[in-house]
Amino acid sequence: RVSILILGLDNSGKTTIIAHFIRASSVPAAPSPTSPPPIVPTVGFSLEKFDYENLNFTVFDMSGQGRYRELWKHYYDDTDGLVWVLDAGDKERMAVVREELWSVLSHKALQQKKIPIVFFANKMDLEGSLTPQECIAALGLEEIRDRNWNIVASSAVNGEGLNRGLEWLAGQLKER
Ligand SMILES: Nc1nc2c(ncn2[C@@H]2O[C@H](COP(=O)(O)OP(=O)(O)OP(=O)(O)O)[C@@H](O)[C@H]2O)c(=O)[nH]1
Ligand SMILES: [Mg+2]
Repeated sequence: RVSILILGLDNSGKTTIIAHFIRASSVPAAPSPTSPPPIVPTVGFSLEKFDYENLNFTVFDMSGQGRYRELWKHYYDDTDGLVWVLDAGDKERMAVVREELWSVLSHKALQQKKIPIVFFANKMDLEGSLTPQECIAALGLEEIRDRNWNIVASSAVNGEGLNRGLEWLAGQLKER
């Protein structure tokens, strides 16, 4: 059993990524006549569960909207790993991401726990989206020296890169 927290700005793709892993871990149901409910902006947070590589994941899928970011810190204590989702197509807000990220990483509860963090440079399917290398530079990720981290380019709409990122995190969690 592991608990993870999924953070990042609104509209970056957090809920879409989690929906992918829930779908992948659930027993295929009989073909449904209705399409799955559309993914809408998260209000507050949503608690989700799925299995991956023999781990039982409990996920706090937080809303990234400005007015809800205050909630994030209440969940640091009980988390074993962080997933940070970047909208790699949203260059305008990289400065906001950088500010939020460093404020999260400097929080006391996270300073004490050297939990691993995986970044998804999401929306790689969009033309002109930043590469992982460009995200590293824009966010100053090379400054993260007190914990293991990784960054993976992904597309939550076609599933690319998602397994690679979660596999890395699962490996880290198993080592701990
Ligand atoms: N093109 C593209 N669109 C994506 C991708 N991932 C998510 N989206 C779209 O981006 C929008 C926001 O996705 P969400 O999963 O709701 O984003 P979120 O990070 O959960 O947003 P909040 O809950 O508001 O914090 C939706 O319209 C998704 O379909 C991606 O990899 N590529
Ligand atoms: Mg969401």
